[in-house]
Amino acid sequence: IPLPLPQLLWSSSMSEGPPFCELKEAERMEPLGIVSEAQELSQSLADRSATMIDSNPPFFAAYGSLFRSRPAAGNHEAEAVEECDLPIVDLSRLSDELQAEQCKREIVTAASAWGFFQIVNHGIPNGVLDRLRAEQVRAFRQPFKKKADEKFLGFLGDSYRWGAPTATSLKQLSWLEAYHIPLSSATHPATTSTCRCVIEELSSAMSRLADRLMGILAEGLGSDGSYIKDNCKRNTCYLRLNRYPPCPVAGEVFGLVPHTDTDFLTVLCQDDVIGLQLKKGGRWIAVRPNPGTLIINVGDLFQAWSNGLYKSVEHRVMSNPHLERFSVAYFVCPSKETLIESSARPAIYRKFSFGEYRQQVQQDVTLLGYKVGLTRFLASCRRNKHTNAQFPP
Ligand SMILES: O=C(O)CCC(=O)C(=O)O
Ligand SMILES: [Fe+2]
Repeated sequence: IPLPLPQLLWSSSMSEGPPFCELKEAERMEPLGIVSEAQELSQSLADRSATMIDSNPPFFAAYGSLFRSRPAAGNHEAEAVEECDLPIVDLSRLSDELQAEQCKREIVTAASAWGFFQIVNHGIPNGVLDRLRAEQVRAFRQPFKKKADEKFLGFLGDSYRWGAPTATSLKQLSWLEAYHIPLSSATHPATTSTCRCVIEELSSAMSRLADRLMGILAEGLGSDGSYIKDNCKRNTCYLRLNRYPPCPVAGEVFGLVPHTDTDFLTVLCQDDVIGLQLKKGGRWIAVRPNPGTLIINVGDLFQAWSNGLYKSVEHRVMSNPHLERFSVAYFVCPSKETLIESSARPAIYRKFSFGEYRQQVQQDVTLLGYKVGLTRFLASCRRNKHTNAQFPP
């Protein structure tokens, strides 16, 4: 998978989706006088949105050295990227006897040809999505210092993330802040809050939707889907609330670095600010936002389990110089003991457990600076171009 070497740190609780990071602010802060150019840019942003200044993470202060050593010209902004509409599937047809089979075929085709599709009449009430968005905006509007306090939303662990602490170049940096929430913690609240209640409501609706979709995709492989369903319970899944702050150096920094998702399936709810791009036929294309729809994408585990029929496609988010952008992602993950193996022969990938996969991804990100992903788990004996190690040993 041709990742552009994101060098990022994964903690054990953040295995799904893109690699991104917790940063101990004190460890990375540059002496302020040194980053004058960065400060100027930061100041211009501050002038434009004075109310948000203390809520935005201190990207320039923390990543000053990357800005100082950046190349003279910008990079990815120059690429002309075509806009597209993802295949759209109306799930209401599943309850119509005559149309259900065609609807299922469209889902299977989209997962094989695109790895991405959008759905309407998906059964997640708009009211729940709207309430979560309101809570998400409210949470991110808090001062940075407060967000960085892990107790803020009362979730277990360090759910607040931003930037990419081990980035060694601007193209490895994500101009993003997020709450990465293990749903095992959300279902056992130590405290109650409106935000937690909405998350609870949304995640149970998401879980039902994901079960339906995974059942259809499994059926497309001639399986009844019970294996995935039994191993991907709501409490092994993750919810992530993303915010992409306006970025004064948008041509040089991604909103979210290119990645594939480390899960079976992702359900994504984005706002109306364009930014998501995916790789198709070797080229990046921009996904046109379509309010009212949810985006579904196949993750690495489904690619392996389907023996490559369903595609875990590389995607990224472009930063925006003027607009902030919000999205919510629900990552369908199994328990760490779950074995991933295709029943097709010959199998492209060897059998592995989700825990093993996640650990390998974490190790690669730490040691190599990027996720190698499924190519590590090819069944055929081959030398890995990244490490020159032989797989399997
Ligand atoms: O924000 C988006 O549109 C995409 C987010 C994403 O790819 C992820 O969280 O894995
Ligand atoms: Fe993703």
